[in-house]
Amino acid sequence: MAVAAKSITPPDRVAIRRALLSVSDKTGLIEFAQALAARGVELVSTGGTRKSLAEAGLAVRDVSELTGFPEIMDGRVKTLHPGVHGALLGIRDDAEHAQAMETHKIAPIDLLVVNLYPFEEVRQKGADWANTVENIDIGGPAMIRAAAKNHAYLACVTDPADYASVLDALDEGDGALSYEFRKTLAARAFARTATYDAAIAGWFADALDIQAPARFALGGKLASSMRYGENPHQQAGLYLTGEQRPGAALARVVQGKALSFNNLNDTDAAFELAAEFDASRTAAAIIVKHANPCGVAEGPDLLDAYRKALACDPISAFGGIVAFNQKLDADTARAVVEIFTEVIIAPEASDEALQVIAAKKNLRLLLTGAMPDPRAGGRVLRTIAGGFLLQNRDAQSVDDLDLRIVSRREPSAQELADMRFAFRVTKHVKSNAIVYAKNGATVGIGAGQMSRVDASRIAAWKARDAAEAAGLAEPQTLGSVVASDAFFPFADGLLAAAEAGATAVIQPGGSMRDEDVIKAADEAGLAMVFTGVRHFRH
Ligand SMILES: NC(=O)c1ncn([C@@H]2O[C@H](COP(=O)(O)O)[C@@H](O)[C@H]2O)c1NC=O
Repeated sequence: MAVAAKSITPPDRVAIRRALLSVSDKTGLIEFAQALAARGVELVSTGGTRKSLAEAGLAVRDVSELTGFPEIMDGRVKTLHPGVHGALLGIRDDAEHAQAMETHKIAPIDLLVVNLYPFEEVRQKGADWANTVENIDIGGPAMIRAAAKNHAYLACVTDPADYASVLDALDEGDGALSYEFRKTLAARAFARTATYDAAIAGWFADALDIQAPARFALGGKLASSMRYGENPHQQAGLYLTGEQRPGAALARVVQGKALSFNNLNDTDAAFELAAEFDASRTAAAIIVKHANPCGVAEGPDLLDAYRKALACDPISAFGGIVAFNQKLDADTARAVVEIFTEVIIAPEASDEALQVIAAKKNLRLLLTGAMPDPRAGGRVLRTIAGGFLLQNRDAQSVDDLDLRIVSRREPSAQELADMRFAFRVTKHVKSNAIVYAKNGATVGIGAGQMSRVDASRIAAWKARDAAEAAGLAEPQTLGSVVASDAFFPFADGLLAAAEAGATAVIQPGGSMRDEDVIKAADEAGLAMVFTGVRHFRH
């Protein structure tokens, strides 16, 4: 049953006379407390915070004076006391509450300043179980929730980044904080405890390998606001979850215009595909447009890979996002800046490459310091109306699959290498996805089609166009291999590939009509392998 509210009239202005400060992150604490003291605010504080303030010469009372109880159990219990919570939760203009405060000698607190034990940082560092658990703050969130609930009468600050605006508001209000401001701080406070608890719940779910938790919370901290979202009439921001996966969100932005929503989305798609190529074995270049690759290649070095990737679809590559899996060198950087490119992302860049790119002021360069592990787990989430879909990351690599040859003809070593390459790329192309590849480069990509046979035709058509533009006598699909992200339901898609000149096919298999498709492959003289694994991407 819901509890009933008392009728209260929140004062528009609350004069700030007493503040309780209890912070783990002591950034800006002394300056803030000095500024409060200078405005006549009485300071009350917990153990470590009090010590810092006293050492800075500030007059500060210990919270135990409010509770009449010492801090016990290594700080597990220091503010969990009616002397504190009554001061935070009491409805000032309610007779009963006022009476209770007087009876129990509870002095009101007007401003709560709390930031929490650094659970998120400790989790990121991978501390052991006991230390991670010990960094779950209990008293802090309890106080924040109490003060934020009672925003009608007090203000609650949970982030050192807000200290300056609190002081400004105090000055504007002549020592008082407005109701509107207190409400804004309360909203921030509950968002803080919610993201904190989301991190704790996430840690438990990961540690216990809970696959489909009964409840799932995702927390994020705003890292940057964008001018707009996917379209100019949408608002957007980038939020960091704490996941330490190298990539677009955590990269160092070396230079260039501010990243847009679409830039970040496309850069993520490009870099995740780049990570599929083991940097110790091969150099890879990826060009992405609208979250789909329009050219992918591997080679002995990045320049070779980039040139081959660009040749796949030079028209679409205009204004694209380029990702590399190795340190960017100057020659490759020179080749990239020859055409209009929105973003380059790479693990590192040489000094000379940085100079080359610096000449293009608007071009964004993102350096990640490392490549993400394509086999690492983790969850991916997509919202739908009324809910969200949660699943494990597609961490399957073609290198780990037992490829089954199902055709009469066995693929050659070159065909097999290209098939692996093409299937690797297909994983990162929107379904229905068809990828033609030859000599470690895509030569035709059909993405996001509603029918597989159309994806096959579009890929072949694009390859013909690219050949014509390059003045080649015949399209690169001749003698290529073709990969499909899911099985061919009918022989038609496969026959379209054979018509385009593909000599070998890699696909998951598993269709009711596999026999018909294998027969068609044999009749067309194609080599075909089944992966047993599908890579839908929507
Ligand atoms: N247990 C409690 O009663 C309690 N009350 C406040 N804290 C936290 O203790 C920290 C500050 O401690 P100190 O002032 O001793 O450095 C803050 O992060 C605050 O959120 C507590 N610690 C953990 O739960």
